[in-house]
Amino acid sequence: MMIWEQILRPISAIIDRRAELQDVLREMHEQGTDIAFVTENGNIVGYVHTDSLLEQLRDIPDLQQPIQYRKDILKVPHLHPVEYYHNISVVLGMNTNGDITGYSTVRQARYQMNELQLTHMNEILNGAGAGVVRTNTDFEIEFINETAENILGLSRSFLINRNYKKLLTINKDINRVIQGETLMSVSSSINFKQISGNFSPLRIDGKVTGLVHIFFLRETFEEAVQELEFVRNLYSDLQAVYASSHEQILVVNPNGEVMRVAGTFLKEFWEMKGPEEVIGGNIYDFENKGMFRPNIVDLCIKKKKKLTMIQDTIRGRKVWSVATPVYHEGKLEKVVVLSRDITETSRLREKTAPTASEQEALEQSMPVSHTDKPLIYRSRVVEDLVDEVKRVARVDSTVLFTGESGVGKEVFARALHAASRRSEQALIRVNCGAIPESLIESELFGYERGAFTGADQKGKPGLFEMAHRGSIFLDEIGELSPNVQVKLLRVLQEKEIVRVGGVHTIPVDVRVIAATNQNLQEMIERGEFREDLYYRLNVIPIRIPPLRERMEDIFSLSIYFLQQFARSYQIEKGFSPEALEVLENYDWPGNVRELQNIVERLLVTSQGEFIQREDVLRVLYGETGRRRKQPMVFELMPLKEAVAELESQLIELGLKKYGTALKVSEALGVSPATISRRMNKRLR
Ligand SMILES: Nc1ncnc2c1ncn2[C@@H]1O[C@H](COP(=O)(O)OP(=O)(O)OP(=O)(O)O)[C@@H](O)[C@H]1O
Repeated sequence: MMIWEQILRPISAIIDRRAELQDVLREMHEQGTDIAFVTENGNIVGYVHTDSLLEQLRDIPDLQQPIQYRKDILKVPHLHPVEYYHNISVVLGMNTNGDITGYSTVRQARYQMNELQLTHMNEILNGAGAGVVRTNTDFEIEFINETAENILGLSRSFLINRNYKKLLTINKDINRVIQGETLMSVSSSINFKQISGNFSPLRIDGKVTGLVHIFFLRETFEEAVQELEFVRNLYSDLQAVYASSHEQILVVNPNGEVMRVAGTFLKEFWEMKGPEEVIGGNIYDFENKGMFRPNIVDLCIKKKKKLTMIQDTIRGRKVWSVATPVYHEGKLEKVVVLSRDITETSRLREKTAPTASEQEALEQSMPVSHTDKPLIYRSRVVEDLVDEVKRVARVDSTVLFTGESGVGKEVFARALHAASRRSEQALIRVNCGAIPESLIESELFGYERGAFTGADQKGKPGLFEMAHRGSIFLDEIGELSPNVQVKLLRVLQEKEIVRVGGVHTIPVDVRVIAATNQNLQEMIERGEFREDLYYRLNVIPIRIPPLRERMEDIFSLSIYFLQQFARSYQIEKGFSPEALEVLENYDWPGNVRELQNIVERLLVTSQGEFIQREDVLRVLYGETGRRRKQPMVFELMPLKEAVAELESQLIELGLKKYGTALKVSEALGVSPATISRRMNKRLR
């Protein structure tokens, strides 16, 4: 913006209103000015300009005539912006005291404004690094800016009036520009400088009067393009990473408006087809429609901190979410929410809670955990297994679950029972390895009154009888002695039992589910397991894969266990995404049971509201983690003996520390059956 003060000129010639023409001419001549101001009683009342003087001189006989002066004059505060007024040719500037500080003709003002604008325009173009050349229709250079001089390495004085067409090396016909065409992104060179830019016709009053070439040095231009390309690639890479992640990334502004949705679009969360329907919508409206609960964005904004929680969706899904507020210069800019669907995709979960009768039977049976054990998973492999279990649940065939220790065979067995028509009846779990051999037969099949010394006088039904109409889960089936194997085979074939010491057969309607982490076929080869029994059990074999073969489950299981433990310890804590990442990438040799133990330890030992990556690293790999002290051996002994010795020392240590075999088994990462078997061996 330009103000009057910047362009005012000093007043040099002043004459009285009564002065004659000759006085005016003399004064103007002496002051070397083309304008004289006319005063009356000290006030400026008009002006005389050389143009008007000449007109006056043309019509008068001599110079002793009174002057004729013009009055189209206006006083303005000299700090005001320059503007034009109707019917005014001269402006007088005045300061705050009302004193006249100078004058300007409107014509001069216009000229100076144009000059200033041109200077600004030039500054802008120079600042933008753009070279500008203007030519007339004969391609003679009329204007060149500073940047063009620098880019081309040629001075303005050299270039002005030269033929631009002759200087340029270009494979486009620039005559087309003079005919009115614009040529965009044209590469050319001058003085060995590679440039790239646009040629546009220059039009004045609709007529082409020349051309304007706006250009950049090509390498600068290419650098910029490359940078753009880089960002574009980065963006598409990120999109690809997001798309292949299991997470939905939601960006919401502080008003609750959804700005972006990336990664996996959780349809079950929104009940909408695609992200387009969500973007631009308001998170509070979605909440009001009941799409999810609670509104983590709202809570994050209110609490001004990172939050993690499980959200329930309109479709009954469970979604784990972390909301992080993002600040810019102290002001909340957005909230980024990372979400993952952690719902186990089957309805088995609801059904796996033990029924009243099952609970009762369980309490009577051998050491079993009475807790509800839902089947948590996200992986495709387990999803397929669950489908298989559901199909198999419809028939009564015997199922043999195999898989490493701690993979969840028992959880699957429970799910199978719960999905079967027998779910209202008992599921009796028998840990074949945990019952002393002398007792297993009577435990399984019961005994008659007086069957053996110490036996209950009334006799007692066995676990098979208790499982009548329900299911029996024979865990660690490989631990059965050959004697009991024969008896079991008979039950499977005849569907009846004979109590120990009894003679009558008792029919039982039981669905048999067995499990083992041993290789039964190898046991058959070694003569430790009956082949005929194996075929009876192996009607429907289902292998439960170890966690390392279904890493997608780790996430959901970790969240689930944390929730469970948090409830029982009454500690509120969440996982940071980085912590979960470490858990997901760990090779879990002890499978789900080990993961469960680690999560418990993390909850109890970590500080702060979130379990951080460092906590997980410490627990998994640190001093207190897996890298335990190596056992020391000081003398040579047969390997078998050494192993047995180490085992029994470990068990002893464990028993001292925990007291129960169940807890020791967890600490040592083996099944309780293994512990009791070893204990029995030592007692023998
Ligand atoms: N999919 C799962 N969802 C929830 N919890 C699970 C799952 N799989 C395993 N667990 C938990 O992990 C622990 C070990 O599982 P489970 O006892 O079923 O394994 P297993 O294969 O029968 O082990 P073992 O061979 O040692 O008897 C249990 O506490 C169980 O509740």
